[in-house]
Amino acid sequence: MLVAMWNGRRLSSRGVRFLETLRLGCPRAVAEPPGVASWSGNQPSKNLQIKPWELCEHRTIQFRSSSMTFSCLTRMKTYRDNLLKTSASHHPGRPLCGMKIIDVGCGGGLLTEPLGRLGASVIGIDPVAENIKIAQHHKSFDPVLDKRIEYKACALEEIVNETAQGFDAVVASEVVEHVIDLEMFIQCCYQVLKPGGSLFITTVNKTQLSYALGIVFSEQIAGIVPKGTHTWEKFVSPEKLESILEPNGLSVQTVAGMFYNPFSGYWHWSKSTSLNYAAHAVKSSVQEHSDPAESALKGDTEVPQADTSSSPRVQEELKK
Ligand SMILES: CC(C)=CCC/C(C)=C/CC/C(C)=C/CC/C(C)=C/CC/C(C)=C/CC/C(C)=C/CC/C(C)=C/CC/C(C)=C/CC/C(C)=C/CC/C(C)=C/Cc1cc(C(=O)O)cc(O)c1O
Ligand SMILES: C[S@@+](CC[C@H](N)C(=O)[O-])C[C@H]1O[C@@H](n2cnc3c(N)ncnc32)[C@H](O)[C@@H]1O
Ligand SMILES: [Mg+2]
Repeated sequence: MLVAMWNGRRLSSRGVRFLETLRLGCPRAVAEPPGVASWSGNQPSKNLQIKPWELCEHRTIQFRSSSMTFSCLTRMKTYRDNLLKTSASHHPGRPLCGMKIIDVGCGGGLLTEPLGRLGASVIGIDPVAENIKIAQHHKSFDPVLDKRIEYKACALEEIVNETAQGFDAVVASEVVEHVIDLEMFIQCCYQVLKPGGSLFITTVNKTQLSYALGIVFSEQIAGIVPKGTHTWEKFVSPEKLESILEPNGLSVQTVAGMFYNPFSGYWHWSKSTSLNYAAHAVKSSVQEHSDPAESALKGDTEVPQADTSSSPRVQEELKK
């Protein structure tokens, strides 16, 4: 088992299973991006911090560096082999079979495809239409993935109502440091989760080290990431994330540091969260019910695009 306890918290068996499996498969082939990125008229949500050109740049770099990312994921094969042994009695080769997952901010589908390969039924969403086009194109080479994965060009805030309580898990990898209104984004994650469902977030901590490595080194010196991709002010510390998750009905189970060793090509769990970290939170199984009288207030509350009125924090505010 990779992580069962962290910071004195226990990861639920479902969380452990999910997390173990996430460190597994990888897309087999890397599709070439079709030509130069262009902004295809798909408007970003109000919760998006990135400007259109930055998003396109984002997409391009993602594919330029894809071999690196894929190598990160492929080298996690050892975990997959272990997992398949332990889960063989249920769905051999498909340990996530039966799970409905939404990969929010899926980009070109780097994490979406491994999730589908592990048997999950996945919806990957991203407001950048060009990202979705590439992700669609890539999965179309694999008939199995083609059936298990659906992609949609939209922001999470735009599909909250139609997908409310629709997912066993929400994955948001390297997304929260790009949204303008983090609390609203988290409320949307809450809304689309089934009661008892899991939210998995990976992001960059807000530390001096992350500034030095994530911005100065990665962007300005090595050029791993395009300049201006990250703003240090937008980086989110684990404490800040926890302070938003908990009052919004998402109980934090695990916060684990992640460390990438460029020499071995492996991601490792680390005690230190000073650079990258992952957080796992669970939505309470007890259903929140929206009082019709309170629902009538929805029209009065100015929540742009996303209807987050049944999130615990908003319910609290409405009661006042
Ligand atoms: C218990 C529990 C909570 C479980 C969670 C389960 C779960 C979801 C697990 C996921 C496991 C996993 C494999 C996560 C990967 C996370 C991650 C960092 C993904 C990167 C995705 C991405 C957009 C890749 C683009 C290609 C690229 C540039 C890859 C670089 C690979 C890499 C991280 C190399 C290390 C280089 C280095 C010097 C690191 C220093 C650490 C640091 C602070 C880095 C920040 C800069 C950086 C490289 C961030 C990734 C990134 C990239 C881009 C882009 O456009 O290229 C955009 C972004 O917004 C990014 O955040
Ligand atoms: C760094 S990329 C992460 C890509 C992918 N998750 C991965 O790990 O490879 C961040 C993505 O989040 C998307 N994004 C930003 N805000 C979003 C929102 N509110 N809803 C959905 N996606 C969003 C961006 O368009 C961008 O493609
Ligand atoms: Mg980022």
